[in-house]
Amino acid sequence: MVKRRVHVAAAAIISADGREVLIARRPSNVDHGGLWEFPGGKLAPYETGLGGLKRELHEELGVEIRRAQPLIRIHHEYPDKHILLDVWQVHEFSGEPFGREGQAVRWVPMKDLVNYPFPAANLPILRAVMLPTEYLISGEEEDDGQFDQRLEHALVEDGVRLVQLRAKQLDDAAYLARAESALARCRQYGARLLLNGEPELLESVDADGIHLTSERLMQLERRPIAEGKWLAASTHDREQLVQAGRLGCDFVTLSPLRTTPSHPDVPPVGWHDFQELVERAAMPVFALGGMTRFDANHARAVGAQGVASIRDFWK
Ligand SMILES: Nc1nc2c([nH]c(=O)n2[C@@H]2O[C@H](COP(=O)(O)OP(=O)(O)OP(=O)(O)O)[C@@H](O)[C@H]2O)c(=O)[nH]1
Ligand SMILES: [Mg+2]
Repeated sequence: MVKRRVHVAAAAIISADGREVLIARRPSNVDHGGLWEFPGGKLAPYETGLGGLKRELHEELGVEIRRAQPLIRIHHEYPDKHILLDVWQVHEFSGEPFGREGQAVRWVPMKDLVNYPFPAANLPILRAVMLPTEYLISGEEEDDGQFDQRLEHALVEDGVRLVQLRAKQLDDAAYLARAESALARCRQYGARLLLNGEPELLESVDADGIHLTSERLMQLERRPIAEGKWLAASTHDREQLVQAGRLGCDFVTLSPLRTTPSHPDVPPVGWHDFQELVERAAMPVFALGGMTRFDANHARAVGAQGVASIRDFWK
């Protein structure tokens, strides 16, 4: 049987305060009936993603999109069809959304999304909705005082909300001590902290997750931490992206986008190949390697979650 290919546009509509997202319940008599979804629907052959989405949101919710940005594209195999979900984050709209087709519609705090049953294809979308566009990787060289200052600056001045503690030069005890203090500071500002290293680190410090090196990623056979924690990994090619999908990584970095002073001999991936790799990835992907926050819009336009950077957020 040749599977049908279905191209669907869907919207993660974000509340004005940025804390809630709008979801709708699919009527019981349709495909995936009774499950929750991001409003949207099938594109007509002549429609673009955003054009079709505008029509769908008008039909289903009675709202007009004012400002939207690509969030994530997911290819998923259902038993009867191959589906491409082209998901947009809608930041501004006019009209008061209501279920024009009789469907239940609800604003839900981001952290509660995991309590709603969605179709199988939606897991990466939930992750993408919950993640920011910037991922700060901490710098290495500083003493504790300098480190605190820089982290504070990134959290307060740059509004960073996702941090990876990377400090290869510290021994285990010093790393854990720094992790404790970084965690306290991140909590203070509602930011998440991932530890770069072995999954067992979470037994000592109750951080939000682990970031695996690509080498460690390739050695593991199953997801090493519970679903409640974030699992991230560094990747550089298709094989590593596939392995990250197999392990159920919640998101990854893909690098180096550009040549960087820290890795002058590693050939860059470049935007063209990056876009191709990201299109088939099963989770949100941050572009890494010579990125600044000014690259975030372009990164989003080619399918990334956003940018990861050491230097740009670490001053
Ligand atoms: N809108 C939407 N569809 C999703 C999501 N996740 C997911 O797997 N799908 C699947 O994508 C397809 C979307 O079709 P739809 O039923 O919304 O299409 P539509 O609004 O054009 O309705 P119609 O075909 O009855 O006119 C369905 O098979 C649905 O189960 C999601 O989050 N939002
Ligand atoms: Mg629909």
